[in-house]
Amino acid sequence: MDSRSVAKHVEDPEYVARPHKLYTLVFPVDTATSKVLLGMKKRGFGKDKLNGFGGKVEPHETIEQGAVRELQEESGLTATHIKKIGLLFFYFENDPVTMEVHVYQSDRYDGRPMETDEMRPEWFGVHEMPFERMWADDSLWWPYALENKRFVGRFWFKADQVTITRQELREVDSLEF
Ligand SMILES: Nc1nc2c([nH]c(=O)n2[C@H]2C[C@H](O)[C@@H](COP(=O)(O)OP(=O)(O)OP(=O)(O)O)O2)c(=O)[nH]1
Repeated sequence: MDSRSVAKHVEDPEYVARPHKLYTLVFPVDTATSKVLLGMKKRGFGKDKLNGFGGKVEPHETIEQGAVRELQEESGLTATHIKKIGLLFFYFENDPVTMEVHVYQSDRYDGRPMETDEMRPEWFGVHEMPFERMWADDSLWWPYALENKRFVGRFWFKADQVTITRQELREVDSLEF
């Protein structure tokens, strides 16, 4: 088990024992206009979906460092402040590895969004999210983010990466373990 994983604090023992791979996901927010920056993923896992910016946490870095790095690489923005808003666990049918995704918002960053090899960025109103073009779970937990609530979600997907067969989602007081 990766020592940076927080699975043991939030999952039941049966799932804690599974291998966990750590990921980040950052949503840059423009508080003045109430818009959030999403990127259209141009390749790889989640291709053609709109999402925040993130990816795998490298072995040598903290989760937060990974979040800032992936945001920079994929959007061109350099976050000067990020805050953790949620924790998501994804289980895919026929895949023994749990995806443990640490979700952040950033309302302070330098630079301007730019298209990269991986993402085409676009601003959306925080109340007008294009959920039909996003991962199926996003419409379920985004309301927590809007209300400034911290959340933990667990979602079981079919291999089609679209169908959710089981879900758990709850507000938590803190994401510091
Ligand atoms: N909003 C949302 N994001 C998700 C879901 N599932 C899921 O993996 N993600 C995010 C977490 C990561 O930010 C991203 C997957 O990481 P990735 O495969 O792009 O990682 P990477 O950039 O390191 O990969 P690579 O192409 O460079 O090898 O997708 C989901 O259901 N909803």
